[in-house]
Amino acid sequence: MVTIHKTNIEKAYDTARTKAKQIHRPVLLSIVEEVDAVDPLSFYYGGNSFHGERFLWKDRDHTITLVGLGAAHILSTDEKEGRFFTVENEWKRFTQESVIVTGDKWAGTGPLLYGGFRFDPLNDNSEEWNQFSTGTFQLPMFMLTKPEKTNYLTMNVICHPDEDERSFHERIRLKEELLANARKAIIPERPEWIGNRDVKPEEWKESVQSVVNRLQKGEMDKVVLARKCEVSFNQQVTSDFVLDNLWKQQPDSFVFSFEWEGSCFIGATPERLVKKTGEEILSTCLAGSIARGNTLESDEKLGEELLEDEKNRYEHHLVVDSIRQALDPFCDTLLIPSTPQLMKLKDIQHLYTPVIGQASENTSLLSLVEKLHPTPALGGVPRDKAMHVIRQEEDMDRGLYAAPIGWIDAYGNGEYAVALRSGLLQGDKAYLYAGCGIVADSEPESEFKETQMKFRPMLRGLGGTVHE
Ligand SMILES: C=C(O[C@@H]1C=C(C(=O)O)C=C[C@H]1O)C(=O)O
Repeated sequence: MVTIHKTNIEKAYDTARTKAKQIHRPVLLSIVEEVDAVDPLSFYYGGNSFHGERFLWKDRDHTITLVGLGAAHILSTDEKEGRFFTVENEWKRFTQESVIVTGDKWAGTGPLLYGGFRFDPLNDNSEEWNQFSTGTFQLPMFMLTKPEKTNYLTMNVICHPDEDERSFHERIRLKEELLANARKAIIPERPEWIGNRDVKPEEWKESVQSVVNRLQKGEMDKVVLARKCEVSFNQQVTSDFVLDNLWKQQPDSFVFSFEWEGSCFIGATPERLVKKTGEEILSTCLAGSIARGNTLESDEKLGEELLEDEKNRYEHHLVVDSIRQALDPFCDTLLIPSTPQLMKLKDIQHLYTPVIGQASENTSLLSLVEKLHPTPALGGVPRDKAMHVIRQEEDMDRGLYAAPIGWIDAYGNGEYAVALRSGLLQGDKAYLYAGCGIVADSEPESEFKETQMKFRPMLRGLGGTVHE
């Protein structure tokens, strides 16, 4: 990797082109500049000419927003085993040969890979998820990075050995156009909501009962079962208006979108899988749920009930244990509080234990993703057995739901969330997914109600009426 401190971009372009000629392979040129304040949603809408190749990411701590337009490069794998390492190695190789023009190695700027790993590479019941590989990622052509108040614009160009200079100048012109578009007020079009329906609700409750029976026999400790809900519209649904809603309605969640081959995976999840900045690691244990109350008093009462509920504490404890075991070998220090706290979201409250660690040298972000996914918050305990039961009992493919989605930059920083409270927009349909942890004393009817609560953020985000 060559990092050039802010310089003449023409000179950087020549450096990249010369290198491509020398190594007989295309070279990535990544140019980062600080720009005047840009509204991320306007940048996304204004990049509509890249419709189908856009993404947005906002973290739940409000420390970073990313918007990507266009795909300069695609990195995907269909491997079932070793997919995390394949992506990691390919990304390292690709960025090692790059030329980066920047003021500093700001996290989330320059070359950055955005995308996700499907929840279960062994599930071949593909349905609506056909176009996604077991790992599907893109390097954007243009990317806005907003860490708090600063605004950076990255332009990624793949320079071929026989590159024509005119296409480079065309890219620079396009970048200016995109920045100008972002200053125009665009109101996203809203399709008309036709209706929503639960997919096979009774079968799902039967599955919960059959898993409870097995848990009671001691076959396993916990299995997370998910189900699907389908929403219909009068015309094609685009991500623009859904993002606009989620952004306003879910300030304390990760808000994300990932347009890919005619579909868009989108959601607002409260759950971080892992974040790595330098050597600092953050992760989250999130499991155990209860409704929000209508008054402050009833809400606090429900919160107390959750904190003291044995079943929920047990579900939560399994997650904490497993995350500790996964991270411990990779950390010099690991801080996990001994009791959970409450995470209160618009529609639901959860038991929550934050995790902070200091990674030992040479620990990569994707190796942590590999160790953590799927945590018992989405899979179960023991992991392999639970995954097997999920394949048997869930009559669907989770695709990217409950899967790691996020980004990694060329310096090894990045963050992956667990893609909950999410759905796939496809044609005039949206497919939503929600699940819950099943333990030996779970009851199908109350688990069903819990999934109904978990559908709410997306139903509201899609413009549906949600009874508060
Ligand atoms: C599976 C979901 O949520 C997960 C399951 C939870 C639970 O069982 O209490 C809580 C938070 C998430 O870890 C979902 O939202 O679909």
